[in-house]
Amino acid sequence: MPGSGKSTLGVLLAKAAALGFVDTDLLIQSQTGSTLQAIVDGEGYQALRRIEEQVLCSLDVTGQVIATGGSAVYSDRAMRHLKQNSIVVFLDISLTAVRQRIGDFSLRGISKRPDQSLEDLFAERYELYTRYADVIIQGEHKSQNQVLEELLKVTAEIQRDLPALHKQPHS
Ligand SMILES: Nc1ncnc2c1ncn2[C@@H]1O[C@H](COP(=O)(O)OP(=O)(O)O)[C@@H](O)[C@H]1O
Ligand SMILES: O=C(O)C1=C[C@@H](OP(=O)(O)O)[C@@H](O)[C@H](O)C1
Ligand SMILES: [Mg+2]
Repeated sequence: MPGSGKSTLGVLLAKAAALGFVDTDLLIQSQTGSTLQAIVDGEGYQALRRIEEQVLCSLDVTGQVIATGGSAVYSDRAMRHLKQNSIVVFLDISLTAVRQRIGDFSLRGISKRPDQSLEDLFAERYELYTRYADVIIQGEHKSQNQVLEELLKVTAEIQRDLPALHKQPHS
């Protein structure tokens, strides 16, 4: 969910594990020249989901931590693409924590039906997040460092079991 720490912890994980980092929200912004909020306001939440799907499906990277937007799970095609050669982590926090962390969500470019409450959105997505997750990490009641430690353990296991994932291209 937004506020679960994908972007914050993603970059910390990349630094600590000597990996690269991609935030697909920033790719969307640089490719469209618009903020996420402007896309939702101008073209609607479904347009943002379509653009997000395109950006995710054209990702072709190795040795990177990828922070997606919270709405990535609405595209089965995108999630299957990600799962082809990466491990998908669900940072699980409660609705209460989401509310505390994101504050005024009307400014956050959240991809939801205009009539949908945050509570409904949370329930709809929870099923999708668990469906696509390879690993679920409880992201609440822990410091960022504690969550980072858990992410590093998962990363070390991936690098041990799937060394090809960690290989950087050499020229
Ligand atoms: N234990 C924690 N883990 C991750 N983020 C935390 C934690 N505690 C507080 N935060 C705050 O929650 C916010 C997470 O935001 P962000 O990383 O942008 O999430 P996302 O990319 O999932 O929307 C940040 O402001 C971060 O400082
Ligand atoms: O959950 C969502 O609907 C969204 C979350 C945002 O990313 P974060 O999850 O990084 O905040 C961003 O992709 C977009 O504004 C839509
Ligand atoms: Mg983010």
